[in-house]
Amino acid sequence: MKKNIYVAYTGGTIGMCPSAGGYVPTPGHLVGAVAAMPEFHRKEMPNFTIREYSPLLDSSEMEPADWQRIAEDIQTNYHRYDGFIVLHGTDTMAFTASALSFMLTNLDKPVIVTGSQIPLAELRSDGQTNLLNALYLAANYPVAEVCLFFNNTLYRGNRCSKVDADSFDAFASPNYPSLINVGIDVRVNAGKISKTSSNEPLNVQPISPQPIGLVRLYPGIMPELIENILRQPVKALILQSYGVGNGPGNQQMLELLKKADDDGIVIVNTTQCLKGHVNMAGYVSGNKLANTGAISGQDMTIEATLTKLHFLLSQDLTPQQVKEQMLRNLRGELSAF
Ligand SMILES: NC(=O)C[C@H](N)C(=O)O
Repeated sequence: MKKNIYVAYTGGTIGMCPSAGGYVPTPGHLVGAVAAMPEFHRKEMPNFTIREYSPLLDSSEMEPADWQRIAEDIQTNYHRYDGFIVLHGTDTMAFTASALSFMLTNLDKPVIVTGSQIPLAELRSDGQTNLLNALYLAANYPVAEVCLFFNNTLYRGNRCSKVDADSFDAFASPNYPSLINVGIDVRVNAGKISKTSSNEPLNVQPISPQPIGLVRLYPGIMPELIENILRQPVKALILQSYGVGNGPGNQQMLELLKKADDDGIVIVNTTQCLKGHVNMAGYVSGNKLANTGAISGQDMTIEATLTKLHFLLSQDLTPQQVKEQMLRNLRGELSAF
């Protein structure tokens, strides 16, 4: 029996055409290009349906309402298909993959987010291999989680960041191994794949836009700047600190953070480093941040941290409950140390 895969086509370079102002999503273009490529219709390939969204978006336009729409689309079609592909621009692909991983509970079918760096219909496009392999994996290697496929690699979606603006090898999962590597053989990294078979129906946890501040520390950063970001209605602040979670011991800044924590603003200390995890106990300069009430972002990507905060702040939770959930591994987004 051939598998049936649902493709939610949201936009991105994969279906774009050149215009006077640069690449732009073009309705009908991708569907026509796929129909004209014989590889997609070989007998080894699954059946698939492409649902084109309107409007198609450059992913730099994506908002939480779009994450919600994609999640609900998957839920609506869940019982009719064996797997799901989300065709998406690369710019915010890691945010959407992370958001979907939190929003979709009791997932027991694959959801693979993919796209390309060069439009599918152009010479040397990476779109064909990305979409072809994503369809093939969704049908034959059903990983029951939200994944991201790019450059012959299947990643856990909430572990990814876009790390290269130019290369086909545009994504990395610095703190978690890839799930599958596609070469001459398809290499499944056994043990890394969660194959849950849940009897519970798929559930979509609604998500809404949340006022979240994001500050990257730099030498000489002024406390007034942080004070401004902490003004109402902010509910959480992500600090991108140095190394294992260190920051300057500026008393004014530490007092601002302490006051924000007392006021119920959730402060999450993440690292500017691409790889590794936060350990605020390592240095006095990290300890001072911990003493303000800031919690550790551990080894979460910035995309996972931000979308997890959206997910939790969209629920009826106290700041203390949000902190507890942030520290807990909900969907494989963080490692236990
Ligand atoms: N490669 C891409 O898809 C980039 C594009 N700007 C997007 O994110 O939609």
